[in-house]
Amino acid sequence: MSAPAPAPVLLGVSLKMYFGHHQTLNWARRIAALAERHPAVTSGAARLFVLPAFPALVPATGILAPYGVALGAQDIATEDSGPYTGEVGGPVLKEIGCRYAEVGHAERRRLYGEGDTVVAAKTAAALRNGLTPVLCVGERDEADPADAAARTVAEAERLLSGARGAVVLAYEPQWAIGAPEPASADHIATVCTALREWLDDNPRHAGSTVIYGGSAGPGLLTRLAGTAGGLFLGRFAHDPANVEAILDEIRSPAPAAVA
Ligand SMILES: O=C(CO)COP(=O)(O)O
Repeated sequence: MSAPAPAPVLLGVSLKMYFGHHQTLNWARRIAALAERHPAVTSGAARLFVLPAFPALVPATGILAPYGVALGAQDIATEDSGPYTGEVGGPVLKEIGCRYAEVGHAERRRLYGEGDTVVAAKTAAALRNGLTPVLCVGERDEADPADAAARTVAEAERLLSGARGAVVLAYEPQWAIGAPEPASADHIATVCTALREWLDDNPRHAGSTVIYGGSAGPGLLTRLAGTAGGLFLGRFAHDPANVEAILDEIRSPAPAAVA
């Protein structure tokens, strides 16, 4: 019997607030062209998702969805509808075709004062609306890998207590975001393996994936050698050539032998 096919590598991109609107759509067209022709994507070995700013979600879905690239929002309201000026709720995100909603990013925690209660409520809002939360976890200051793993698993446990459903756990050590280099492969492997083991012990979150973010770029997947389920990209995805280089690191399954 042949071994089961490995899970697809999940590559997410958050555009944060870097690009203008037309720049976002031009970038999306280049990513769509890449997804259409790259064997890692067409074979199903890699899955891509993109989180643009809210106004780009609808037009970017039109550009990317036909090539299997999923869309998501960078934030979600804790409530589904009502008097919440400036917020965007899960039902609307679902209605316009989002598959993901990011919650708990270090920038939202640091700059907008979001704490665990809000992050857990946003995670619950995503799940009850049929969206997969991209839940960011990770230590604030550089720590040794075992310590970082223990703290990050405890954080995931806290944020997901009472939640049920598949999530994307994005391990983003806060000190590695916006840095010249990602955390070391050893560090990432230790924490992502601990998160994976914790998820595997929690059937409530069957189907979940662990990815790494924080100055991730070409070469990192190879160094990680399968210890993370994928990457969550920021600046290094601005140049589509880097996304292509990362896809090149993902082995597509060999075509079936012809008898
Ligand atoms: O925060 C990140 C993804 O959400 C990572 O951003 P950078 O890769 O730019 O550090």
